Amino acid sequence: MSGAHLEEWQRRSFDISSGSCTPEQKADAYRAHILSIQYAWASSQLSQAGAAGLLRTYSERYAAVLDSDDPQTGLNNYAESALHLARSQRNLSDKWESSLTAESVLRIPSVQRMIQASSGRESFLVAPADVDIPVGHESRGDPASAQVQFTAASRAPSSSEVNNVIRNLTERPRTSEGISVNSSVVPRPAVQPQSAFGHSSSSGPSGGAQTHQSSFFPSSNPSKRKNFYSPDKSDGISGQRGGPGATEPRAVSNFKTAQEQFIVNQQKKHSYQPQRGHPPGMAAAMKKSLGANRSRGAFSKFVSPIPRPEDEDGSKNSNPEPQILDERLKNFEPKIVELIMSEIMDHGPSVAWDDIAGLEFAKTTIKEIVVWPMLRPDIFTGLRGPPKGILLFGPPGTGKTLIGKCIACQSGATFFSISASSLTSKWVGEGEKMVRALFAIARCHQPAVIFIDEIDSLLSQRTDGEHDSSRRIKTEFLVQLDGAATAADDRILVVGATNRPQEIDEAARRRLAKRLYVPLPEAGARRQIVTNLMAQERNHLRGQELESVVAATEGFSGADMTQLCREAALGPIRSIQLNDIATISADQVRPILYADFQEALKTVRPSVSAKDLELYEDWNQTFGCGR
Ligand SMILES: Nc1ncnc2c1ncn2[C@@H]1O[C@H](COP(=O)(O)OP(=O)(O)OP(=O)(O)O)[C@@H](O)[C@H]1O
Ligand SMILES: [Mg+2]
Repeated sequence: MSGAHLEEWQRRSFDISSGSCTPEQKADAYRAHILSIQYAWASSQLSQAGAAGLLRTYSERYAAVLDSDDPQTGLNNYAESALHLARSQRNLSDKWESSLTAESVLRIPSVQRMIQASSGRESFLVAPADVDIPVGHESRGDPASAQVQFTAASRAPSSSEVNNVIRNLTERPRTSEGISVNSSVVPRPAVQPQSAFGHSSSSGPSGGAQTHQSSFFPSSNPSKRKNFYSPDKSDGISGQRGGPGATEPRAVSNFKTAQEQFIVNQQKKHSYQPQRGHPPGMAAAMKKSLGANRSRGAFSKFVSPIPRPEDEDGSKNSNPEPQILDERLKNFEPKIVELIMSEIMDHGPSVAWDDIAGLEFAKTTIKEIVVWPMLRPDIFTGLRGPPKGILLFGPPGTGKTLIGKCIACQSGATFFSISASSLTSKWVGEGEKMVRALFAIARCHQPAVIFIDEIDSLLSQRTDGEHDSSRRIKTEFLVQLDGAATAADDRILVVGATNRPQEIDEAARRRLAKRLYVPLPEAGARRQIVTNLMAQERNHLRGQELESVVAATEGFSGADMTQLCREAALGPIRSIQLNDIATISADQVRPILYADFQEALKTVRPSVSAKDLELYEDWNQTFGCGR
């Protein structure tokens, strides 16, 4: 040894033996001695035998300071030393990282016992034997646990000491993978200053420091560490930490990241994969779950339980779709075209002009602008060209729908009868398509009359709060009306009927240029209605009596008149004795008498009030085309 070294050595030896030295100073001095011995041996200043002897001596003394039960002479900071050792490992080998966290370490039973002991102070609960600190699992017997052994010193550290150490231990730079331990990489003990003990271990684990090291990285059961993070697998995760995609579930906490849980689930799943040799019960269970767990990824196509039109079409391969011969209709959905053809094109019973009582002005006008131009399009050209839109308005039950039906029968035109309410409700979302298709089909079947009953519900004034679909239908309808009105060659007449003309949008009103008032039937019309209806039944209604009925029904609508006649016709039936009803022949039923009308008039009232009537007349004055 050099002179300087020798001097230093002597100074330390004096310090140690002076008696005023604290255990910490002693430990430092012995550690320095050991380093000096190592250095001297490495630089061949000491023989191997001499170095070994000195190392043994000072290691024992150093261990005595560290492990002494006596708080006066011993350092008694095994925990600090041990945990310092653990902390150092992180710096000395980046490959090792403890999975201890501030929370998890406090849950370790031995640590809890230490804290208890230090708070009590009077007794040390931990035996001065090795203390096992399982890392990663609280159960000692669990093969998944790795154990860290510390040699218990005589004094238990205070809880604040433990906490400080823990804090130091856990305050480490975290990698992107978080705190994790690679089980396959066991930190080498051959690091300074412990390298001296590591080296000396070849001569036997006699030194206390050696106990530290060897017990910290137990070599007795390496498989424990190996299995640490991979309890399900015999060889664990053997790859190096940090490899791409390496997954290292956290050992300490029960918390699992989504990815970790996914892996666990996958493993479970695969461990229950149906094998060929599975018992039938399990096979059945699997089959069952197959149906229930039919996987649908987030991006897989939604399969509606309701058959869609395409599906229906697909399943109807044997029943081909209706052939649409007209080229102009090829852009429309065949279903809609078929619907319009079957439901909207009117196939009802024929109505003659004479069946409509009264309403001469309306009938004449309609004949003029509808029927004749349809019959003689060559004459009705240019300025004589028929209007493309008619609005029939008037109180309910006055024959507007009847007129529509009559137009259909008498004009020889293809008649499309559509209720606006059905457009808006029946084909929700398809309304505007329907309107477009309707006009297209009508164009294909000219001359055509499109009769829209209750047109007010379709073309009522547009409001902000109205539903989008009805607004779209309305707009589409106005567009189509315009198209029909401007295409001079088209012989399409739109007839709208409403009993609420004041609600019709002004744009629609303009397009329905001929607005005809269909008023309540006058006396002549009422007489005709009664006559027409009575002609079908046996009656004894004399002329005078008929006039009395007509006079008594002022303000009745055509529908009310019909209702009155129906009621009167029930009179003879009501006069039959209840017992005879089952047996009486039709001839024996007595004819309808004036008395029956008088009786009926007691129950049938006019449905249109005088006030309502005023409104219609006002509107007729303002917008009507009547004289
Ligand atoms: N002028 C009329 N001539 C003969 N019958 C009529 C006449 N007006 C109404 N009726 C009778 O009343 C019934 C109802 O008539 P219609 O359906 O045409 O009334 P409307 O004007 O369309 O009523 P709403 O405005 O309520 O739709 C007809 O079936 C018919 O029996
Ligand atoms: Mg009607």
